Amino acid sequence: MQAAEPSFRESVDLMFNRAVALMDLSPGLEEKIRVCNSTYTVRFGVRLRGKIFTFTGYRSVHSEHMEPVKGGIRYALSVSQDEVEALAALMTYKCALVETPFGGSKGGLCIDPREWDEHELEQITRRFAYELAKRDLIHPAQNVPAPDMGTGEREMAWIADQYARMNTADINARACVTGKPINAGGIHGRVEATGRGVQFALREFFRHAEDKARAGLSGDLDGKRIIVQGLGNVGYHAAKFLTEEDGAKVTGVIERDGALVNPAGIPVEELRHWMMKTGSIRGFSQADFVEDGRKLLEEECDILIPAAMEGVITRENAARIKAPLIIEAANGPITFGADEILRQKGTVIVPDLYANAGGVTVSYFEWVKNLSHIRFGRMQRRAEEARSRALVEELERLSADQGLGWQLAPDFKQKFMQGSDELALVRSGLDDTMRIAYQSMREVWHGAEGAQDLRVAAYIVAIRRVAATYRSKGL
Ligand SMILES: NC(=O)c1ccc[n+]([C@@H]2O[C@H](COP(=O)([O-])OP(=O)(O)OC[C@H]3O[C@@H](n4cnc5c(N)ncnc54)[C@H](O)[C@@H]3O)[C@@H](O)[C@H]2O)c1
Repeated sequence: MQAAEPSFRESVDLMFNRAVALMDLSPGLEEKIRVCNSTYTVRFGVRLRGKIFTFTGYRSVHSEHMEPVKGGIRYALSVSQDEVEALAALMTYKCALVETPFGGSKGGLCIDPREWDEHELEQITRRFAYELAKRDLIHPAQNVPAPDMGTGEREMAWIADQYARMNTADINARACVTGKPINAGGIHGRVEATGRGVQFALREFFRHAEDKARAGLSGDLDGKRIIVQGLGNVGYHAAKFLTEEDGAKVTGVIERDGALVNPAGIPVEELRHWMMKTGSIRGFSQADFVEDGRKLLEEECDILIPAAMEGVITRENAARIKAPLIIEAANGPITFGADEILRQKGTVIVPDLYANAGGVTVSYFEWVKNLSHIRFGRMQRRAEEARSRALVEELERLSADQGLGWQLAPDFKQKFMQGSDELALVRSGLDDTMRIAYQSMREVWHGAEGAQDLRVAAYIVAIRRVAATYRSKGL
């Protein structure tokens, strides 16, 4: 009989243990880094539909080696202490890997958001935010949430507003949460940041022939067959960018209510519109519907992108997974047991702490923007514009002085003199971050440490950095 599958938090700890076995950490420090510092559980009542409903929520703080701590707030019925603690730990390692100066945290509310209308969700969210903010579990300098499964810009705007109402004298109130709409202090490019990061991660992977060869792949992303699970914020944006900009083909989409298959490629944008209109993937005319969605995880493809939730690839189905490359857009989609089976099969896994770090990276830019009270890159843009204007003027003066008659086409002149806008800066900052983090992970993967896979390499890089911060604090 097979041993029981470890819980999500146990899985993360086991992955951590694999990495520290290859490291030389001082006694005690290993345990200090691994454990979750605290988890706050709250139960609160909200009067709705003529009666009182009691909701249970959590905010877990895994590591405060850097503050504020950072991590999303999830709305789902699966939310539990174990889940938020696992997700908070992943946040610690993720932030260290992409060098965003945050500790790790995560929150969640046990709720199916589809069961409540917008007004009810606002009341519930504001009350939850109040409960967390009054204990500094939402705070620009201490704990900064962001969107996750089941939440988005709308919920973040309510949280920001609730915090601001409770802290009217806090000039940095907007920095208490990221992932806000632009008009509430958000940043261009945050909504799609996690999916964009998945695209940049894959592009970086495909730049290295040796890495591709380990997965038995070659060439670039053009024409590669992708199966994606979860066409929500992360899955949709990743699938959209990879098909529209890299020429990949989405041959399968797995959702809650089944799956869609089309070997010729599923039009992602049209499917998303269909889902928004009908609330389901059923009835979409440009692909075949399959009732048992999970079976599609096992279909032939080049790249599998689990982008829905944790624990979908387990000891039970791991041996049947055919994809040579899996990129964990979701947090923890592969259990520890499944990870072992896949490693033995030679499947290459781009781990969650790297693959979905685009969200926290751009959240960092948003937080910095809020604290600096200036549009991201505004000073840089002004400087760029002034420099190019001076160049154009110099060129025109030279031309006039020497009677050369040079004239810049007005269109070119205008483009040349325009500095980069916020979105362009966010995108290049994200691209840079994903490239640098991949390099640091890759060096360990191919280095002398004996890291057999990208996950253990990612953990080693992250743990080294967290350990260095603790050491510099005297621990
Ligand atoms: N939103 C972010 O910025 C962000 C950042 C980092 C990591 N993540 C991780 O990415 C994953 C998805 O988050 P999201 O923000 O895209 O959530 P989301 O709520 O926007 O989308 C999730 C999608 O998955 C689908 N889904 C849910 N359960 C499913 C199941 N059992 N089978 C198939 N499909 C299912 C939902 O219908 C939905 O379309 C989570 O693991 C989250 O922690 C999100």
